[in-house]
Amino acid sequence: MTDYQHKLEQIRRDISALDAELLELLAKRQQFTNQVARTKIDAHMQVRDTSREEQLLIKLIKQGQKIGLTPQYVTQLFHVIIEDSVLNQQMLLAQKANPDNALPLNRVAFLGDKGSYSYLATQKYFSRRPGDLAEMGCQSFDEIIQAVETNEADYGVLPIENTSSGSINEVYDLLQHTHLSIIGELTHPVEHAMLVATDTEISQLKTLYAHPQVFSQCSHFLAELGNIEVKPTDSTSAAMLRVSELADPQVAAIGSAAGGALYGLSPIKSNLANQKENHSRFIVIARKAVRVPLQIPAKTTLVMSTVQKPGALVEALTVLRDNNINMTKLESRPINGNPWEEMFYIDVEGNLQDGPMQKAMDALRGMTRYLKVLGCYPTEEVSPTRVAAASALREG
Ligand SMILES: O=C(O)C(=O)C[C@]1(C(=O)O)C=C[C@@H](O)C=C1
Repeated sequence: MTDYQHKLEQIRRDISALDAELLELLAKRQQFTNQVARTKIDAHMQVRDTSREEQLLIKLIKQGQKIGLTPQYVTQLFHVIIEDSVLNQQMLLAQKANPDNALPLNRVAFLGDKGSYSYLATQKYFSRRPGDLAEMGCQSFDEIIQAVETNEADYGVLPIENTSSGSINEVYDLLQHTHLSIIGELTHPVEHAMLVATDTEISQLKTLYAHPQVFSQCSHFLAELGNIEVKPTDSTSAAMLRVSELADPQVAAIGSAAGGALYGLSPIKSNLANQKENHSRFIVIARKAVRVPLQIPAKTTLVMSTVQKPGALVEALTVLRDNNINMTKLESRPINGNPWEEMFYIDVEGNLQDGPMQKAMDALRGMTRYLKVLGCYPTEEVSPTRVAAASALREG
């Protein structure tokens, strides 16, 4: 070993020791924030306290600057730490309100196989929850719903919308006819990469495997590629499996780098999607609805059809405004057998147990032809406190 190699090894040992200490400290922080959660349960306080987050960040940014850490770095780091803290606390409160949900084994149905985006979303959602995970890959959305309805699975994970390709109509249509409830949601980044099984370069590729939706989301990149044959597969995971079996320097799959790693594939080019911010929103369904404690942010999804008269939808939406309820999504779908009539799917920020929501639901029941609550569930999005960096810098 040369002197340089010896020195490098020594420094790397020191870095690894520090990283291990950092992890210990983060785990300790998590224990404290879990104590905070228990105190908040007893005191009936909201989990999120953005003014505390702001104070904390301002102080940390100043402290960081004194020891050579940039405000951007400190802010980014603590956004991740605080997001994790908020989500863990929310989960503790939700578990406390729904003790029967703490299963030793969560049987979860999702689309595709290991490595699909639905698989990664499933892993992410259940990683925070107690109990082991039994994965049930399914071939269709209908199969997922049936698995949960017939008690073959406890939960189903369904994609409902994507920032590039919009709403997934088939899922909306299935939700109309099921008695299952939405009990959770999550947003997962869909980061398409070119994945290969052997050492190769883009210029050598002749065949590309991917799901048709992926091809459409990456159409700009594919148009520039030129002479490559694109072969559609049933799922992203099927494309990955095919490429790993062929182990050919002339073939590649498009999918996530994390999913590809499960098939021994490596990314040779990333960020292939037309839109930089390519995210999918997933819902989690179960046979039994959950109760969301008032201390955590909730969303409610409704489906309704209005009476056939001018302005009926506007009147229904006015009820939400009058009760100060924010609507985050409105989607309409045709009603099977009733041409030109629509079913409206509405997501609102609000908890079914809350006064304004109850008032709004009573009013809506009186003015709609059909109204069903698809679910009231904890919101998993934690918007970061952004003002801190700017004000910390201003204060110097
Ligand atoms: O101090 C609190 O109240 C916490 O819940 C802890 C914490 C944090 O992780 O620092 C998390 C969420 C709150 O929004 C503020 C701060």
